[in-house]
Amino acid sequence: MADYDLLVIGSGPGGYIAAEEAAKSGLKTAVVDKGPVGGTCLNSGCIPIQSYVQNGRWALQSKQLAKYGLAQASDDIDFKALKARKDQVVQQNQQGILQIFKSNGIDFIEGEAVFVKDKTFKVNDQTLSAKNILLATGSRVLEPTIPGIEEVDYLTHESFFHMEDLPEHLVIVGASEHGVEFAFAMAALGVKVSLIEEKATIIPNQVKEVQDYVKQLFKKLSVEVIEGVAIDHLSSDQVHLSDGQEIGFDQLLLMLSRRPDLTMVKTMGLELDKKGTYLAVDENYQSSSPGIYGVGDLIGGWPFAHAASHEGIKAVKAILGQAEYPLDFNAVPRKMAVDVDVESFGLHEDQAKEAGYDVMSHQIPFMMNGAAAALEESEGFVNIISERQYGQILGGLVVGHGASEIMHILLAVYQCEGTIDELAQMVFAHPTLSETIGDVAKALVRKY
Ligand SMILES: Cc1cc2nc3c(=O)[nH]c(=O)nc-3n(C[C@H](O)[C@H](O)[C@H](O)COP(=O)(O)OP(=O)(O)OC[C@H]3O[C@@H](n4cnc5c(N)ncnc54)[C@H](O)[C@@H]3O)c2cc1C
Ligand SMILES: NC(=O)c1ccc[n+]([C@@H]2O[C@H](COP(=O)([O-])OP(=O)(O)OC[C@H]3O[C@@H](n4cnc5c(N)ncnc54)[C@H](O)[C@@H]3O)[C@@H](O)[C@H]2O)c1
Repeated sequence: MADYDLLVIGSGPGGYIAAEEAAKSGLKTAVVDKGPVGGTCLNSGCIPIQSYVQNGRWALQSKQLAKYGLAQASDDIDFKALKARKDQVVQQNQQGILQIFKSNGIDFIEGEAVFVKDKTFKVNDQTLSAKNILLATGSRVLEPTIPGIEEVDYLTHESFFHMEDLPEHLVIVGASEHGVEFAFAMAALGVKVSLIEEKATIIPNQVKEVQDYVKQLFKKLSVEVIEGVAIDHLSSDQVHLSDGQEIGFDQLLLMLSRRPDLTMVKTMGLELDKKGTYLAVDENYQSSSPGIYGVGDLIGGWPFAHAASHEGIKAVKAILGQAEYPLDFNAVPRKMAVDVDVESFGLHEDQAKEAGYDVMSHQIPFMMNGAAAALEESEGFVNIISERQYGQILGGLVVGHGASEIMHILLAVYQCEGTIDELAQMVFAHPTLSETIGDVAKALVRKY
């Protein structure tokens, strides 16, 4: 007889939320993890970088406050204290997850799950079997193939968070949203940062306005942005670029692509997606083997914690015989944090046109917003994309202070299949930043 109804491998946002859902629904559940509880998001992703971005924002704000005569700006940074705060935030969240396990009767087993056969795994010297398996093993940084890498004691987003002292000159290779967040967090504390991206522009998946916003910010923070140049090779303290430039560093941070480790999936004989990059699952998150499910970074889709968690819940619902619709790709919010938040969902204007919609798009800068002026937070804008026939909302982009919070107003209307007219009729309190959402909606209604 199986030991459990559900064995979850991986305690990241995909795994632990699924385990909670399963246990609350009466399934005897266990979670296995070989690393610290909470996975990438809690230990070396969303939470620690958010905490460091906040340090950067405080540093910039303290200079701003000093400008208005409210405080004394100081360039003295106690980085050990900032790291200690981050460690404390992480530990507090780890305790929270362990408490969820305890209060829901979930067994948590620390160790690497090694596939034995069928739905049986070995963890340390324990053999565990379950009626259902949920693989939530996430992704990891690809092994770099840059010539000379073996000579360099480089950092990844994991080892970066163990750093006790600020580097003098940090070179970051890879300028996706993540690379950009690390560059901001360090540059705002006064670290000299060089950011190298081999594609034509940094944050290649963002719209041009966001790319331009970040480039302008990095100019102010004296971040050296090097785009469209490949790395020829590395030496112990220099990056040698293909155009002959040599960039010295005392710390090198590689922010390259993350992909799932498919070793176990392959040993288990499970099918992969067409490109062979991710575990293939059906609309119920079930793999090619009945009773074995997969969620989160392991299966592709949006590589976000909230996507992993929702997929985990849906997989459990399927196990319970209460299958739901799969996650709506367009309803997953996407976040980047620099001095302000950059939050988006759904389609960009060009994507909406390509999809064949009669597109309306309107954008209003926060400069026009009274609350933003009073808060000295006039950076950024609200952009809403809708279609002309029914006023259906297709996407949104908010750049600005608190964007990651106020974006959820738009998302809620989208999720409830509300229209731009309904959004335009909503009463927003004054003075608030959210009023700009109402103003954009009114402008779109006038375009009908
Ligand atoms: C720098 C950075 C910043 C990010 N910022 C954000 C953000 O702001 N917002 C956001 O939503 N997302 C963010 N992400 C993405 C987010 O971290 C991931 O999408 C999310 O963690 C995926 O969850 P998961 O459960 O699929 O896997 P993970 O969180 O990676 O968890 C997988 C777990 O499985 C365990 N495991 C793997 N194999 C085994 C095995 N054989 N036995 C036992 N245990 C095993 C691992 O130890 C790990 O704990 C960020 C990522 C990075 C790298
Ligand atoms: N707000 C958002 O929309 C948001 C936030 C976070 C992540 N994401 C998305 O998540 C996905 C996954 O991101 P990821 O973290 O796996 O990484 P990724 O593949 O997007 O980023 C790695 C970056 O490093 C660059 N790079 C790789 N090798 C290089 C080299 N040798 N020299 C210089 N540059 C090099 C790549 O061109 C790329 O821009 C991406 O599609 C990203 O856009 C989106």
